[in-house]
Amino acid sequence: MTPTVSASGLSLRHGGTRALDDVSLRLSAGVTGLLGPNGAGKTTLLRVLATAVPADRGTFTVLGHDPGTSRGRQEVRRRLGYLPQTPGFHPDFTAFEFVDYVAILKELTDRSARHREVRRVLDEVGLGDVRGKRIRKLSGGMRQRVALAAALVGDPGFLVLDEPTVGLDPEQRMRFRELIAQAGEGRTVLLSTHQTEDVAMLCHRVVVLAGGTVRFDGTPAELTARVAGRVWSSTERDPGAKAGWRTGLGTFRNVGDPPAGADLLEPTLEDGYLLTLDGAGTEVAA
Ligand SMILES: Nc1ncnc2c1ncn2[C@@H]1O[C@H](COP(=O)(O)OP(=O)(O)OP(=O)(O)O)[C@@H](O)[C@H]1O
Repeated sequence: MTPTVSASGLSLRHGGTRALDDVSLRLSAGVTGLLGPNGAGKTTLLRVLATAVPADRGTFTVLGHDPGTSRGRQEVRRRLGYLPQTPGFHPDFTAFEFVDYVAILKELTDRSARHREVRRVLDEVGLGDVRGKRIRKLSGGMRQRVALAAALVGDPGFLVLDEPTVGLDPEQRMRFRELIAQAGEGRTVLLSTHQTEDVAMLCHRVVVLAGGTVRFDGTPAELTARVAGRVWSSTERDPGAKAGWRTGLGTFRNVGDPPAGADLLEPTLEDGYLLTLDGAGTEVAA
């Protein structure tokens, strides 16, 4: 598939921490999941790609534009939708006012065209009926949808979502998943998440980041297949397992290097992720 976003050798230090260390990526249309433990560098990578912060080293292009020049940066920002971890709502704004405010920042200067666009994106996330409600009166799931609507203003070709489903109940998460899948039709979406289930269900591609470096880059099926033969069941926690826990069935699910004759289980994407992280520190000192 033709890459829409290409990054090469991105590195960024925060004081003594190498938040990103030589990260190279190619993204294409559809939803790519970005998994990693706390402090892995996910938010830093998203902020760099969203041109919110410059990398110390490395280059990238978004939809053919290079943000290394001020003209290129402007072109990238015109094609970008960004849902940050903390969207920074003004709680007294209505949903409409907030999205309209973002639309003004995105240079939609014609008032009636802008208002049409605000109504369109609020309808798209299913909030057309509550657009006049104050944000503080909305549920957590609805607030996240307001933030998604704001990110969708102007129909961006590259959508960056930083842990959008965190704190949502299963029903809201499911609703949000539908919206992300819809958003990924024909555009490039980079979704940072701790939810391996979201990745298994939504993403055509997954990148695992730890300690600022890429530990895996491939399809969810490839991440799962990595641990074929490395997940097994036992009646006691296997001392040789890298991770092991008692399941609701009363047996233990072990992940690691099984003993001979072990009762092997079908691996999940989460098993693949856990073993990929095995031994990977979350932070790398400079
Ligand atoms: N503004 C900052 N100043 C100093 N250190 C920072 C700053 N932002 C991030 N870091 C450090 O950089 C590293 C990467 O952080 P980042 O927030 O990108 O990780 P993350 O994968 O998004 O984590 P989480 O899942 O917890 O959101 C961490 O060690 C973090 O403490």
